[in-house]
Formats: sequence, C-alpha cells, structure tokens
Amino acid sequence: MSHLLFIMRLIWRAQPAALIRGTVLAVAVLVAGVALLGLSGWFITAAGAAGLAGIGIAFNVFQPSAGVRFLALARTAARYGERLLTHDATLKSLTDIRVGLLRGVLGLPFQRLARLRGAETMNRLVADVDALDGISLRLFIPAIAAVTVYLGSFLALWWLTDLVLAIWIVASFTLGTGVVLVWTGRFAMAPSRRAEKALQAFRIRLIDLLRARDDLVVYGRLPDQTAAVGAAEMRLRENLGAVDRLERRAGLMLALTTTVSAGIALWLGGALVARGTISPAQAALGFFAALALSETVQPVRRGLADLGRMLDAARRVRRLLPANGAATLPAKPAAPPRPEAPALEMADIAYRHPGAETPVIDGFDLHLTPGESVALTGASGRGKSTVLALAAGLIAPDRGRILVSGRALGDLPEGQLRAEITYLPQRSMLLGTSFHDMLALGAPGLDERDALAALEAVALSSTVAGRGGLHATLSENGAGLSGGEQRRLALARALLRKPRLLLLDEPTEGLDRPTAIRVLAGIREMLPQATILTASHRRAERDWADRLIRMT
Ligand SMILES: Nc1ncnc2c1ncn2[C@@H]1O[C@H](COP(=O)(O)OP(=O)(O)OP(=O)(O)O)[C@@H](O)[C@H]1O
Repeated sequence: MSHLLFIMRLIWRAQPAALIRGTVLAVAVLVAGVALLGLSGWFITAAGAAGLAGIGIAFNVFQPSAGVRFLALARTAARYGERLLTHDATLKSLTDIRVGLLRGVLGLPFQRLARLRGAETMNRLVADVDALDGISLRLFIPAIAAVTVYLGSFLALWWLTDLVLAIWIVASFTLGTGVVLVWTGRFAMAPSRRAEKALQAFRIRLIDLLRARDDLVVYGRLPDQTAAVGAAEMRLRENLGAVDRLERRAGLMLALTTTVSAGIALWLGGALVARGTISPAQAALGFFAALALSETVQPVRRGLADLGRMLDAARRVRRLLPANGAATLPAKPAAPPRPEAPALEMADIAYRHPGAETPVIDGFDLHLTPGESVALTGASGRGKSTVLALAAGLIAPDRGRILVSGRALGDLPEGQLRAEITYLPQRSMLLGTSFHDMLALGAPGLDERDALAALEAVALSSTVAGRGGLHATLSENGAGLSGGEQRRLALARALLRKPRLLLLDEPTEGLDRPTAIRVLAGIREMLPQATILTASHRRAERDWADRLIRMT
C-alpha cells in the first residue's frame, strides 16, 4: 500500500492544480447523478400526488423539469471535463515518472545495468509505468469522490427527508459496497498479478525469440521457444479471464447491494410516510438517491480488480526511481590534468565481482607513462577486462587507488572523465542507421573528413565506399557488416573521441594478421599522444605494444 501512496504522491505533485480540478469535477459528476435521479423521483411522485389530490393544474412542472435538464447537462459536461483533466494530468505525470525511471536505470551501477536485460528494462519503462495510471484514475480519484458524495448525500438526505432514512441509505451503501470491494481486491489480487507476470514473460520470450532466431533454428529449439511464447500467452488469457469473471461477479454483488439498500429505503420511506414524518415525494427522493449511489463505486471496482498488477508495478518502479534529490549531485569543478604525472596509476587494487567468492584481482599495481602503449596479457579469466573497466570508472575497486593524470578517478566529473578516457569493450552496440550516425555517437557534430580519416585508420574506407559511402543506410546494430567490420567501426568511433587515455579490449580480435597490424598502426597514427592500454591475446597486439604486463 505504501508503494501505491508513494506513486500517487508523485502523480499528484507533478500536476496538483489539474488533479484538484479533476477531482472536484469527479465529485460534481456523482453529485449531479444522485441529484438527477433523486429530483426525477421526487418530481414524478409529487406530480402524481398532486394529480390524485386534484391540484395537478396548480403543480409547477417547469422548475423541476428545468432542474432535471440542467442536472443532466451539467453531469455530461462535468464528466467530459473530469476525463479530460484527470487523464491528461495523469498521463503527463506518468511521462515524468518514465523519464525519472530511465534516469534511475541509467544511473544504476555498471554491474547491475549489465545484468538488466533489454526486454526487462523495456517492461519496466513501458508496461509498469502504464499500469500506474489506474492508481489515480481508477482508485484514488474515484475513492475521494465517492467518500465526498457519501458525506454530502447523508447531509442532503437528512435535510430533505429524514435522519433515519439518511443513515440507512448511506450506512447500508458504505458497508455493503465496502465489503464487495474488499472482496474484489482480495480475490483479484493473485490472478491480476499472474496476468501481469504472464504478459511480461510473453514479451521477454517473444523478444528473445526474435533476437536469437538464428541460434534457435541452428539448435533446433525454435519450436520450444515458440511453445514457450504460446504458453505465456495462454497463462495471460486464463488469468485475465479470471479477473474479468471476478469483476463481473463484483458487479452483480454491487447491483444486489443497491437493490437491497434501495428496496429497504423504499420500505422505510413508506413507513415514514404512513407515520406522516415525510411526504411520498420525499420518500421517492430517498429511494432514487439510493439507486443513484451505485454509480459511485463502478470505477473503483475496475481499479480493485487490477490492484495486484498496480501494486507490483508500483513496487518495481519505486525501486528503480532515483532517490529524491540524490540523483543530481552538484558537479565538482573540473581539475586540469597534470602532464608530468602518470597517465594512469593503480596502486594495491583489489576487486571482487558481485556474487563471486574470491577477488578476481588483489594487490594489483599499474603505472602508465603518458603516450605509451601497454598490453595486458595473461590467460583467459585473469582479470584483464576487469582492469580496463576499473580504469574506465565503470566499477569501483574494493581497495586501492586509481589516479588519472595525477587526479583521483572518483573525483573527476563524469563529463571530464568521459572526455579524457575512452573504453572499447569486447562487444559494443552500433547505434544509428548509417556509418555516419554510428560514428557520430562518439563525436557529435562529426566532420566528414574526420570520419573518413578514422575509417582509413581502421582499414574500413574501402568497405564504406563499397556500401555507398558514409551516409549509406545500415541495418540495426550494424547488421550486414562482418563481425570484424563491426568491431573496426566501433574502434573508429572510439578514436574519434580523441581521448588522452584509450582502453581497448582485444581491439583486433577477429581480424587477419595483416589487417590487425594495419589497424594497430592506424590507431597510433590517429592518436600519436594518447596513452593506450589494451587487453590482448594476439601476437600482433603484443608486438605492437611498447610494454607488456602479464596478469597471473
Ligand atoms: N560481472 C561479473 N560477475 C561475476 N564475475 C565476473 C563478471 N565479469 C567477469 N567475471 C569473472 O571475473 C573473472 C575475470 O574476468 P575478465 O573478463 O576480467 O577476464 P579476462 O582476463 O579479460 O578474460 P578474457 O581474456 O577471456 O577476456 C572471470 O573469471 C570472470 O568469469
């Protein structure tokens, strides 16, 4: 429940004026509905009674009928305004929440971000945030409006009819519908949760199927994955069906509650008329008002049927939202690099991956003089990539000191850090639709000459020319290029940043030796001053480096 309140506060805080106006209109809709039916009942009965008494000619039909028309029109107009204001305000608030959530996801520690699957993140950003609209539109605003209308109806019925009748109508309604609504929320919770889980599983499995289609075909697992997608969809339909059945039953019980409440109100009104406490028209007013009160609970009914889905979504969204105010720390002033200091210095570094039992590196030291090229070598799994990720500031050491040109890595503002250090991991994404777009991620406002120079450095010029030039359109993530070409394009993008410190994880992996030698020479030509640290298995890279550091 605290998660729902938290989200409701966020929604409310983002658009308070529109939501207050929308809630006032929601109350107006219900008030107009109750008043409309109450007045109509009173009007028909009073007119009938006047006719029976032989004074029908003197009965003023114009005022009540004008009132009925006014209330009907006011109700429609208020409903329109309420929908417009509350939906618009809620959707705008959800946009803010979605942006906050994206910021939260992007601000996650590198390790957690690396574990978050693309499809899962998509679910958080799209499905979970979508599920939150019901918190304001189908729970809180209708509930506030309903409670206000119950109180108002009690006072109005007391004033216009009789205290006993007013107490019966409002109390029976509050208790009866309260029980039905609590029952709906309780029993719909599990299927609603399961439906949402099934929907998310369906999306994740479908995305996996589309992304890994080739591998699934090769290993003969396409039918299994297709069946898994179908099973998730079946579970989704079953659980949605269960929620719908519960909601329909809740509707039936609410109709019965209304019938019993209004029926007894009619009987009670009759008794009060017989005693001469109220007139028949007043009794009719009470009866019809009781009937009209059923409208107050309809939106909440749907909201409670979706409670499980909303609760889970609210919990997940809250967990990923950046803590209030903590998201943006004031940027520290940028410290200038000290040219005489080592380009990179690591002293007594220890690091253990989350979940691993032992540290992958312990007591590791490194000292790079400006402008040198150093290759980290050693058997697979010795921690070469981990050292690069530490040097890039993507993960923080458990112990030890990392200095970049004489300044503590942790003290460098993010912008300065990324301007001075560029890291090319083993696998990179190529965002964009053309060679130019893909390169421009590393250098916004990229000049064509620079782009061509970088492509020349990584021996890709002829490939790009053969594909129609820099602006030729490519498939998503560079599909249609060979693995080696994709890696070289990512390398060219890294070179275009012109960093002081370049960290390369197996930069010539997948290239034949002559091309690897040409690319390595191109890197140095393009960045003659840069300090370069590579994680290397290949002989060409080891031969090219000024110095080797063997990790054991
Ligand atoms: N995110 C992670 N969580 C847990 N363990 C990890 C993680 N990343 C790497 N490791 C483990 O840490 C060890 C070092 O990994 P790292 O990638 O740094 O080695 P490497 O020397 O670069 O290997 P390779 O030459 O194969 O690329 C490995 O045993 C690896 O399984």
